[in-house]
Amino acid sequence: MSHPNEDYVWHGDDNEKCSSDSVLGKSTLLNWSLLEDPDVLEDCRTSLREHGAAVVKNLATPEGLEKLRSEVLSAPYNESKQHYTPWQDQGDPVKYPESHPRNFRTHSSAAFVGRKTLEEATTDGLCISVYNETKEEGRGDVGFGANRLLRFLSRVADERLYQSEDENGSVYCYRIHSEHNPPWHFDESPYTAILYLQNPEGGGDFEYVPWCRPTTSKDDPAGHEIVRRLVMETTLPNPLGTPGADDPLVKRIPIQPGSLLFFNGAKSFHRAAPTTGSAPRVGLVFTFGLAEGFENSQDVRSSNEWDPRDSTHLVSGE
Ligand SMILES: O=C(O)CCC(=O)C(=O)O
Ligand SMILES: [Fe+2]
Repeated sequence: MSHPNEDYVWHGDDNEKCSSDSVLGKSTLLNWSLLEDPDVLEDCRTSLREHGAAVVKNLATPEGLEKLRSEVLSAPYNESKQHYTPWQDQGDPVKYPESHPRNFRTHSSAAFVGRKTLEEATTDGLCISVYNETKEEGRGDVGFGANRLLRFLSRVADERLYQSEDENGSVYCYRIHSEHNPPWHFDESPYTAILYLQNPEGGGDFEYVPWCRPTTSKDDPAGHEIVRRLVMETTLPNPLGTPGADDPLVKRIPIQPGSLLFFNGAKSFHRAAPTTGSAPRVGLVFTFGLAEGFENSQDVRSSNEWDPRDSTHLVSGE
């Protein structure tokens, strides 16, 4: 299938550009040099602005992809089944009537491996090492300057990003199985990057409405309108029987293992499309704030249940 956004996905020669990362160990998980390539940077900056999302293809090396994928698949995960609004809370019945989009709750389901489990229940902590990576010569130089992922994404966003300090929601694995109903939502964290690790047999595109909410306020009428249109009103039939999928406002990016997607999840309404087949869709999600010390609210934490140890539906890894 040809991809509607293909012209903004970077088409460079990955092998040529990763030749400098030849040391062994954690540094070989990703083709780090792609994040220092001016062409990749420029392409991503333009894509984010014009299309609401940027993709770095083949950011993980083939071995890195396999290592990250097996780390995530062997970790215990939490089957989270919740009933909440697209703002990831229980609504605001004080300000809005029950029938208002702000109070519209849906049943959602997905599976998570939270940060604490990725840190403490894995042998090598590879997933977490990608978020925290600092270039060898920059070690000891705390934060931004040495962290290549953070520096690259800040340049793409054109604002200084900070790592989230959320104990579980800062870095987590998102697993979607065919029986899950991944919800349309706004993120609370301003920016999100997702390194996809495994495709499902069918479905599972990243679906989004670029820059559809100018502010991050839950009272922003543009947010209410998009929820009314995509989640409340849509009853059009479609192959997966899910709301919103046929709306021309919705853009789709087919996911690709090893590629990194970056977008503003607080201003672009989005979801992982439902999947078919037995293989789960697996992504490693990294979140970023616009100031030091960003953490998710209690509402968002309870809506997601990222940590398998808080779970009543714990499933052990494969
Ligand atoms: O996996 C995806 O494509 C989207 C994940 C997402 O929206 C989230 O974790 O907040
Ligand atoms: Fe999200």
